[in-house]
Amino acid sequence: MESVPAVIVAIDGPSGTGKSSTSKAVAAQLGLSYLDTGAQYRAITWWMVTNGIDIDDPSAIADAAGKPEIVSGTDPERPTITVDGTDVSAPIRTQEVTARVSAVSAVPEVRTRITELQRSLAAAAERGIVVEGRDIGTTVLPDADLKIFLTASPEARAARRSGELKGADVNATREALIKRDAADSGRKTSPLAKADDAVEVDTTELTLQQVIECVVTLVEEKRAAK
Ligand SMILES: Nc1ncnc2c1ncn2[C@@H]1O[C@H](COP(=O)(O)OP(=O)(O)OP(=O)(O)O)[C@@H](O)[C@H]1O
Ligand SMILES: Nc1ccn([C@@H]2O[C@H](COP(=O)(O)O)[C@@H](O)[C@H]2O)c(=O)n1
Repeated sequence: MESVPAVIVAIDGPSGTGKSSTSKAVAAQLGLSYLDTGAQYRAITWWMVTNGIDIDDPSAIADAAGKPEIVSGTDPERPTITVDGTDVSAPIRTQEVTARVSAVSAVPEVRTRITELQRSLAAAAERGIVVEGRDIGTTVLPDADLKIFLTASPEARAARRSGELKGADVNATREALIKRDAADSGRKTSPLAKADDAVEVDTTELTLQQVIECVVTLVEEKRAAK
């Protein structure tokens, strides 16, 4: 097979803009690894909740941050996440974890720990990787070959999420998204932000397939220029 240069792609943006769906599809199409960094923050939050750590006490979270062993599988066709050997892919998606993840991920000791994991996974990806999150382009991989910042209106994001969570109220979903984005954007340590050199893609009026095609084209252009 012809060898192609490894490419590192950072995809950031607020909740529900399509980061996971886009990143997974782009990675699968281009033969790259894939990392869902939100799943890692959810996994450490799940561990804190399960082990009775007081989520309102940042120093208790900081003291415990080094304890759980979090392992992410980076195959885009079958991404996995375990904590101390337990598959947590389902429990990390519960409302209980979603409501607490911003508080846990704001603690600097948590971010240092998870950022180290992310950088080592990116360095180990031989063909390259698509890493999605909130601070990948600004903090985790500032030298990424391509940085994308996905956006969409709160209404579009809430409609997408409500379609996923059958029966969920669109207004309540919209308010919850806005609240989580405000917490993630407002924290002191590596907040949700667009890197200065990121390409912004507003997905409000685009289908998922159109977003995937747009990002695949941008990655291919970067690879061709390497
Ligand atoms: N352009 C699009 N048009 C319509 N639906 C979309 C689009 N992009 C993503 N979706 C759908 O929106 C939902 C949320 O997408 P996804 O989980 O990829 O977002 P996300 O940015 O990773 O969210 P989060 O940060 O909360 O994990 C999914 O059901 C997905 O299929
Ligand atoms: N790079 C990142 C990624 C995520 N977070 C935090 O995790 C939460 C869950 O993320 P999802 O993508 O699974 O919705 C998110 O709200 C952030 O609090 C982060 O801080 N940095």
